[in-house]
Amino acid sequence: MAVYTDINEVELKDFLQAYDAGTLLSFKGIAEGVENSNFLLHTDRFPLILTLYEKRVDENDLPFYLGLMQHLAERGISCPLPLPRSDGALYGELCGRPAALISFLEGMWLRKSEAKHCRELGAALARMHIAGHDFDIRRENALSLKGWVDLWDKSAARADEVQPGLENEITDELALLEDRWPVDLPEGVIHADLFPDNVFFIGDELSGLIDFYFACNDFLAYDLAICLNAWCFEKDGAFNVTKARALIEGYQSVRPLNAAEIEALPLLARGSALRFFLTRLYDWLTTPEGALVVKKDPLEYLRYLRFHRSVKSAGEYGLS
Ligand SMILES: Nc1ncnc2c1ncn2[C@@H]1O[C@H](COP(=O)(O)OP(=O)(O)OP(=O)(O)O)[C@@H](O)[C@H]1O
Ligand SMILES: N[C@@H](CCO)C(=O)O
Repeated sequence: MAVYTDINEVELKDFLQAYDAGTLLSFKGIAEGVENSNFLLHTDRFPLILTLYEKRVDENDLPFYLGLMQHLAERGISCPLPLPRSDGALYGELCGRPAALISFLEGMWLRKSEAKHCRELGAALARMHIAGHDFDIRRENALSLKGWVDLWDKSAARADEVQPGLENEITDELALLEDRWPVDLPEGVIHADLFPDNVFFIGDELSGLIDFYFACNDFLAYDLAICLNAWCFEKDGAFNVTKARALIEGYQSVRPLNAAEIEALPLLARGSALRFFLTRLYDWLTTPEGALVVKKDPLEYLRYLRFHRSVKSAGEYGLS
């Protein structure tokens, strides 16, 4: 459940006065998501999503996230468009939180995806990468190597509570990734959290991408590696090479990978698996019992990490 901050009608109507959004008819909290508080609003003009930014979103980053959505939407990427306030600002404050209104996107996320959806996803990801190339605000990836080390420093001492032997295994993995992490792959704006629940479909057609609150500048192929993990493992933990091939082919149909990106893919997939393992582990160890949010399983990503460790080349992801 992701409504950390509750709002009432009086506060909301007051907040809406700064916008040209019509008269509020109804609003309700959205249960999905784990990071921010989201509400669906209906006015007499249009439906809107209201987001109150919670702990992981730094207010200084909001011009990047909201400006990026505006930039991408203007270039034909189907993603939420922030509604500006009458003073031109893209966000305001509600209940002591930074808060923004963004357009409502039609569609649903897929509970069960197939290879054809992965192909669409790959193409949409590549289109997003291309559309982002002239976005002029930069945001370093706070959840790359340095961020991983910081998270690990906070979790390592208790990691063996989750699975015996983890402390040594992850310490070694981090050392290896620090040693071998690529330095010169093509970079640009990446989504960095393009999980199935952030991709909407209408029927089999991809209708939009949401949740740009981890977006940053990093290696473009790292975004693809994040999708390999989030989309290409089955519930029983098996890697689905057909989905992986479709994802990568879809991507390459729009933006071909260069040889260095292809070679780096297994390592990038390890890094991506470690990144989600570490944020999940940290949340697992620090979220109080009884909190309303559903904690995500860090061990799922440990299994993905171990899989990629055994991969010798990107050919094992279906690349010919
Ligand atoms: N622009 C939008 N149009 C339609 N629905 C939306 C939109 N933005 C968010 N939602 C709804 O709100 C839910 C949560 O949104 P979002 O994924 O941005 O939240 P979050 O807390 O940042 O979650 P996450 O755990 O994925 O980081 C989505 O699954 C979707 O149902
Ligand atoms: N997509 C993330 C959570 C939200 O950022 C995960 O599955 O760990």
